[in-house]
Amino acid sequence: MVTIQETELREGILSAIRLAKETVQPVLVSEVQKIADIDPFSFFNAGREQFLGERFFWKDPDSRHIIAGLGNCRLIQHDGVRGRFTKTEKEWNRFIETAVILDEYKTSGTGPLMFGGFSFDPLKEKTGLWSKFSDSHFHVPKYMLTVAGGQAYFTSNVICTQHDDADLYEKVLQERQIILLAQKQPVLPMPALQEVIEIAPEEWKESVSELVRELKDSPLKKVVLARELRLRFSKAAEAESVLFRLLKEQQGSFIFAFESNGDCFIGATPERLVKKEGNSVFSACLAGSIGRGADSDSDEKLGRSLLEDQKNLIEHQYVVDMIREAMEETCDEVIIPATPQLMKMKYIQHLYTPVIGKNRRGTPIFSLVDRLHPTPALGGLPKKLAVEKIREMERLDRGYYAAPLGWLDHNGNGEFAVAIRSALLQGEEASLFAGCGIVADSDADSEYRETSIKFRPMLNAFGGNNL
Ligand SMILES: C=C(O[C@@H]1C=C(C(=O)O)C=C[C@H]1O)C(=O)O
Ligand SMILES: [Mg+2]
Repeated sequence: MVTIQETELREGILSAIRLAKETVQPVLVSEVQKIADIDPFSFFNAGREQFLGERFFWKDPDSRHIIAGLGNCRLIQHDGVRGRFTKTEKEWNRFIETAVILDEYKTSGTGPLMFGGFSFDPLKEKTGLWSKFSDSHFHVPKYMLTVAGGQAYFTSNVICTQHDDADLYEKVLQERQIILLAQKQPVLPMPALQEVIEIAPEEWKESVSELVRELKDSPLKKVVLARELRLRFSKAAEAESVLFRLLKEQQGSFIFAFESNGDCFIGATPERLVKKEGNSVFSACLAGSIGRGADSDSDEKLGRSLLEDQKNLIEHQYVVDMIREAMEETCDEVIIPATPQLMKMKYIQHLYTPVIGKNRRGTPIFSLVDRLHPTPALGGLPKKLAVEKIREMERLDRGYYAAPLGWLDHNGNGEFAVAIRSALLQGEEASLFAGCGIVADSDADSEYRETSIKFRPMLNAFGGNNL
């Protein structure tokens, strides 16, 4: 059993209610407590009954932060393109400005925190597929479990209004007790996968060939084109069944699930967009791909050939150059190795160059997200022309695929991944997405095969066979 000791929560709530009455504004109380280890997946899973549709899960590749959130105490969302990063940031800052924070540990990823992201391209015509997600969409959870540095922390976020009284404290205690005592739930098996529909594969290859012709004589150097698989199950699939498999099979990835209004965006991406911890900023260049070998010899051979392949090195270098430029605008020191290394995932290996910077004082993570997104790994080069090309050429409504997804805490620390190797789960159906960087030297058939490999992690997690 997990128990939470003595609490200052009651006092915090009473003072927040007084402040709410004075200011006629809701006031957040956030309390952080250390607790005995709870498994974050079980916490997410046990939250199904009370909080289905209002949950999120996050794990980075090194498990430095595993965060699971239940319930929404505040939704911060904006539609449209104009200033969505700054609008979100301002609203968040206003929200936490008056917050009463009871936290003696001051660990990043605990206390007031919002989880969510930004759609890939708010100017792309919408199809309805992503109707449950706004162009900028963040949740502040009611209850949150954070495992950081191997220690578990439990955050309770309570909104106090001018109409509340001391009863609110009792209500929170009761609700919290139910959550913490919730029994481990069995993970249901995935329902049978009845159909896998490849959306317009021939047209996709034609688009690639057309684009390649264009790239040979154009200021455009690289454009990432993506495609979609639509899956149909025998009955509604549960996010935790998919999440369970991803946690087992994709340990070296960022693993995320983000529920909104009945749908769930879920995935296992190897790609960091940006992480900020104090003054340190981390990003990653990931582009250039090849499959894994059947044995270690052939795998090494494939890896070596990727490290020497001109087409892939060029595809990669575009990303390095752009990220360097964006980082240098906001960082005093930027360290980037001269040559890429290999990042090996279960089904694929990539060219990878890590990036570290010392943040110039006061640059918030959203300015970095704004500058970096989309990098040429997901958009292309030059950025604006490439995004316009994607908007014009791609049949897909990317929504949150390939977009920044992650968290920001009240001290300005946070991390955003690039949400690739991902799927939108909608009850009995799901859409999977995969794309690849098209350069002047690309070949439509081999790019097609590359996307097929990139579907595999999610297809497997959904119980499908390989294409
Ligand atoms: C676009 C995707 O992956 C991106 C494209 C890559 C490539 O073309 O080599 C490699 C890694 C990712 O940055 C995807 O997985 O959907
Ligand atoms: Mg590629």
